[in-house]
Amino acid sequence: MPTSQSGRLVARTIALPPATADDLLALLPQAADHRDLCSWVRRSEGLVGWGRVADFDATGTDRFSAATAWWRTLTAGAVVRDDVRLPGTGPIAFGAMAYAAASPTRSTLVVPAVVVGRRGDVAWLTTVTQGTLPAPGTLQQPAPEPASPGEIAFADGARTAAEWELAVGEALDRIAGGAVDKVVLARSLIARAARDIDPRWLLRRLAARYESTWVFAVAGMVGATPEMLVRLDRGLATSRVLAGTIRRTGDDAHDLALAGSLARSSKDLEEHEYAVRSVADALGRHCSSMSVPESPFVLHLPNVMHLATDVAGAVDDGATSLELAASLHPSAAVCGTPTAAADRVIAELEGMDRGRYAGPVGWMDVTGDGEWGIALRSGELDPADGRQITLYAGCGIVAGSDPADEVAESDAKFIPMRDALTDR
Ligand SMILES: C=C(O[C@@H]1C=C(C(=O)O)C=C[C@H]1O)C(=O)O
Repeated sequence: MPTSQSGRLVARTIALPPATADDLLALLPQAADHRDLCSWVRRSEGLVGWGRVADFDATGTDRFSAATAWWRTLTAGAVVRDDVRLPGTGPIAFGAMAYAAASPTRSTLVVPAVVVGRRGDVAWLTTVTQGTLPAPGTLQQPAPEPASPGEIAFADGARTAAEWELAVGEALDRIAGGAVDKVVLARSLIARAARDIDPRWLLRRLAARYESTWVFAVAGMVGATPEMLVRLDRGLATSRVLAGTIRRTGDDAHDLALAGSLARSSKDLEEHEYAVRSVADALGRHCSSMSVPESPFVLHLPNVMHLATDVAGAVDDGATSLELAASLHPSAAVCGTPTAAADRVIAELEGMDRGRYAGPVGWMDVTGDGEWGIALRSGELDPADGRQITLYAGCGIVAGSDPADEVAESDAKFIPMRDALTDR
């Protein structure tokens, strides 16, 4: 249901000298409400936004279609003066969708009052109001530096590591019994800081270390995801599928050997193939032609390496990026195979609500172009307590998975957010 919407949306986009948007994250101002800061940044490109002109939230099976319908209605009557005309210019909505249809967590779309974007050598500033045409905005630089949240105490979330290891063992029994071929189980960690956690502190630190990820913040969901569920750019849809993981050791020569063994591991290749199939099948329903590489490459991140496949397709049914994300979610990279059975095992064994973890997170413009990643390597800031954040990490389980190894893999997936929070 719409939580705020009055008057027609009026937006104005002007070109900026590219140098003024070299460091997008540095432009984010200090916000009275941290949930008003939005980010979708990779290297020096992407979008940051602040202020809130309109927002929408929903729960349930219809959350994607309700969000799409709200955005269509809101933008149908919009007055847009756009000097730049690229994907991401004009008014945009950032969004973070709940993983599960049954989740009580609200999926959220936010239309910021100010957005700064950069794509290649082109930078822009969009100002949005409801009512009168805004004067072209100006950037206030530099924004005050974010402060450290101070000492952090970590506590177990829904399960201790030992309990979660048992749950992985139970998942292996379900696989052996034929209930599922693959299931992705997640666990949570609660971090409590001495002071309020400023998302800008996390975003900057994530971006500095994880430069091949998309560093995001939407309504309190913050992280650095390496996985692009779907990007729609003028009819071309692309998706980066990840599944199959090995931890890095820090020794480059050894890591290279590990990358080779990952690329040959039949367990990881099987786990990966399920994820690629689920994405290719779902995307294929919207596309006239598809490109699905036969074998994956190895994506190197500072904490882990993943098997990765970039899938592409030409969309021929007019679907928006959010509608494509709805079709692709949940992929076997975060759910399992077959989907419905894996989701039942997840609901039974995880003992928690995933909230917006592992759901689509990203942005969309008035044409429907946009980018939706999977909210991984992330955490949800507690809306009622600015000093608390819940972190999530999950692992794909297939026949042959080792529960103790999966605990270690989930620990490795917590590293980006743990390190971003602490002063290390
Ligand atoms: C579920 C997560 O990651 C997913 C699971 C992976 C795996 O099991 O190998 C790899 C990448 C992601 O698709 C997570 O980071 O929480």
